[in-house]
Amino acid sequence: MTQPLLDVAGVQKTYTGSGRTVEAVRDLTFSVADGELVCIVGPSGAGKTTLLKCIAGLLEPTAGTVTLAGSRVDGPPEAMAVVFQEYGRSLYPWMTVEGNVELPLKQKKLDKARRRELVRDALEAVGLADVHGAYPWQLSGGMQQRVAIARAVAYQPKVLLMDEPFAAVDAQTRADLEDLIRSLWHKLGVTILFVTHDIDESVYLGQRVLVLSSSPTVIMEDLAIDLPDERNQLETRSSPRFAELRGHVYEQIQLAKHRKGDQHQADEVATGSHRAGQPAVAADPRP
Ligand SMILES: Nc1ncnc2c1ncn2[C@@H]1O[C@H](COP(=O)(O)OP(=O)(O)OP(=O)(O)O)[C@@H](O)[C@H]1O
Repeated sequence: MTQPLLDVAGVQKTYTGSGRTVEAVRDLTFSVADGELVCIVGPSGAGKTTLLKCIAGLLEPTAGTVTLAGSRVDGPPEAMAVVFQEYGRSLYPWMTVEGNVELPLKQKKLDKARRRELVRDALEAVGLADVHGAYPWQLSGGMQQRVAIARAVAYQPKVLLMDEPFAAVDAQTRADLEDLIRSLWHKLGVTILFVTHDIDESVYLGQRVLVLSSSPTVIMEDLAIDLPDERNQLETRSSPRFAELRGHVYEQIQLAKHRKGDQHQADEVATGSHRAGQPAVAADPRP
């Protein structure tokens, strides 16, 4: 078997401080192959952002490891880029669109001509070539999020991490941005880990959906999304298989809201199964 590009092994994160201890993530193990598009969905407060920050090297896990292309992550790796929900806070208002997209490239020690080329290509890829000289505050929310995506794309990451990137935009813009992500993924071959609390969005976008339990968090299910690769907001979302898959994830999330990681682990011990939705395997397979 080929080595996965991203490997998350036994990640646990407990926040301590101000006399409070919160075990946000209990025990998360999964891997992502090169070129995959995986969505992570879970109830509010399930530790999705905590997990993404651990993967991005922005937060140190209390236990467990994150490995990217065989190297342990212990700080932000050059091969990763993150797009956050709050585009308003992630763009510099005093810099033009072009300036914002170019900024992280300056760390890469590329010459000016190459930087300009990457900025131009990224803005073209997200459909913003004609506003390169505008300031973020002159653009709509959806356009600002496109700038944030262009900035991540220009950086040419191997893995693109996205933390509820479309939560703050209207439904129509959100649909357009979802299609933009699928088309960038096809065009660039980048590996994407996309966190969302929106069940429909996770099924529409993903090749796989990881369903998280309530905090302290474990993976309740690792579900393959067997929809055709060519997705379309109208046809895909109205197909019977889409309805089945979203219904299944919805049920899991309802269970997840009431089932914390410790409960799930107790169930695993009882049934010997490792993933919800799969047939339970006897703990001791001997006859
Ligand atoms: N810096 C912190 N210090 C202490 N506790 C924290 C910190 N950040 C997050 N938490 C706690 O960890 C748990 C998980 O939070 P996290 O933001 O990772 O969840 P989430 O799934 O991303 O939530 P949402 O979907 O609401 O954005 C919550 O109980 C939260 O209060």
